Amino acid sequence: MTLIATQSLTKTYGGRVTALADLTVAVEPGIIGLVGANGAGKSTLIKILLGLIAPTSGQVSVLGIDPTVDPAAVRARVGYMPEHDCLPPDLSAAELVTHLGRMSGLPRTAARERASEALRHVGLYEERYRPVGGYSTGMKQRVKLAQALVHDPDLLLLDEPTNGLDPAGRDAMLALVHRIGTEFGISVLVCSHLLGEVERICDTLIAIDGGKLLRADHISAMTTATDVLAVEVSEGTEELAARLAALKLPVARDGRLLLVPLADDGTYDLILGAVAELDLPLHRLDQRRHRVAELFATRERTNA
Ligand SMILES: Nc1ncnc2c1ncn2[C@@H]1O[C@H](COP(=O)(O)OP(=O)(O)OP(=O)(O)O)[C@@H](O)[C@H]1O
Repeated sequence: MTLIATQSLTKTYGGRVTALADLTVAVEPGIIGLVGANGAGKSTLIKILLGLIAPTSGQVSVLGIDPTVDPAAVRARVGYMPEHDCLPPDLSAAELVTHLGRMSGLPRTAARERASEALRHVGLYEERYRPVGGYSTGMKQRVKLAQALVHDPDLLLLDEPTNGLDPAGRDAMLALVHRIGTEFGISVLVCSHLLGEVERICDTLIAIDGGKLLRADHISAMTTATDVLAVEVSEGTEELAARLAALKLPVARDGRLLLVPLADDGTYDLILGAVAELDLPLHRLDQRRHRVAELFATRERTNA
């Protein structure tokens, strides 16, 4: 089943600003990263997928439903975590998430139970009766995630979920999003201007720039293997570099990594032999893969 499909989707604001331009994309269920710089059109796309705003032209479908025709049916099956924070400070997380569960159509008792469960999933079970106004930024982000989960959706749309978090908070949020996508069987579209972040947790990536599609593909297809071997030893990097150079292997350095062009299978043997001879602790020996960012950089240079 196609999770999200758009066909020539275009959105202009006031006839002047083009936020999305002729965007055609189709993605399967899973964890999908939607990346693009600030102003690329990510939030506009999310709002169209939710049926909050109408496209200027083109078609869109979410879980097989057209949000321009039946936005309520889409919102019954989709959870949304907005980018900005508008949480009432005097309510507890339990009250707020229960209330939003009621607004999604859950009966009173079910809403209370589901709210507790959602708050437990995001790690706020203990603090759920404290007023949200006293929460840290990371906790507020998790309340927003819990309210998106409360009605047991099939798809989550998360707009910049790591916004305002410190590095440890970002890692924790990304791990949580990954767990939701893998263990709970809920598809997730996670929106970010940080490619490196979403690359870590997504199966599929949609990259947009200036409202246009740059690329949509499985991460694995974007990170094809290169013909360079990366070698890392826990200690003795200098010694190994010298030994490999003596074996006439052209060695380059990238931090702690030694990079050696892969001529044939013999290259592996030469490296393993040198490591064994010097009795060094081998940490890593593998074929280097392209990083997604490199592909976009190449493409930008090509287009320039
Ligand atoms: N209501 C609006 N009226 C006019 N222009 C708008 C409106 N909403 C968004 N835009 C413009 O549309 C373009 C795309 O904005 P959008 O918010 O979708 O991008 P984004 O990728 O989500 O960026 P950000 O991460 O900064 O939110 C931007 O140029 C923005 O200024």
